[in-house]
Amino acid sequence: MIRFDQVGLRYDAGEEILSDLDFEIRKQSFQFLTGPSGAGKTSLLRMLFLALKPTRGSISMLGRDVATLSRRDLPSIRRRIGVVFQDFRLLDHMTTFENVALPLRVRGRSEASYRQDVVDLIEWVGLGARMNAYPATMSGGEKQRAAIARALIDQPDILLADEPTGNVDPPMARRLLRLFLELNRTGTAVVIATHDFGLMDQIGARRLVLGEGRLVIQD
Ligand SMILES: Nc1ncnc2c1ncn2[C@@H]1O[C@H](COP(=O)(O)OP(=O)(O)OP(=O)(O)O)[C@@H](O)[C@H]1O
Repeated sequence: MIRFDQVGLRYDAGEEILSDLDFEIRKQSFQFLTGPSGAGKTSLLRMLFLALKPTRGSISMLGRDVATLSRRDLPSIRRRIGVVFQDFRLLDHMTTFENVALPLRVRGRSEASYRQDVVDLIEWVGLGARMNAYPATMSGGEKQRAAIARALIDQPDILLADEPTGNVDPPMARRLLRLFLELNRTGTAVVIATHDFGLMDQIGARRLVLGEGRLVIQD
């Protein structure tokens, strides 16, 4: 569903920070993206989310060559990609329910049409009791789960998560991992960027390992 061919990335006139990336994210697959700090995980995630174009090579996303996409094409493709950012990006003046419902609201859906789906998803991530809480009153793990629910509400084909266990203790990290595995079982491809070897060692998933600008795949 996503294919990188000989992709390179440089910022401005600098050196390439990523070179010769050749890999595929398959439908319904599960993988970790890892590598030392500064190796380019966030940059690679930004290319996967179409927030950054490669400076060399090509990316094909859901059957389309990214280089040929116009601005108008982006929203419909992005809607099929859920993203959980490192810093959550929840809106402070909105409750959990409102934050999770936001992607549907901005698409013009009426609250009556999505209310139950939003409630069900918030319960599924274990935040039923925090439905009407504001981010300022929530713990890191709760905010993390609200951000995950928001990324999932539009039923994306692929979920990208940047250090989703960076702000939580080990039991919560295990709980989040179970959530991602469960999501994957229901058909969503999952890419988790992480430094956390404890997390990766819990399951034998594919690893995309970045280092010195190159990608090595451990199947
Ligand atoms: N907007 C930018 N302009 C110039 N250089 C950048 C920009 N964003 C990132 N870089 C550089 O690209 C390299 C990779 O950064 P990136 O944030 O992708 O790494 P990372 O693996 O996600 O790091 P970390 O694990 O510390 O978050 C770094 O050398 C960084 O300084």
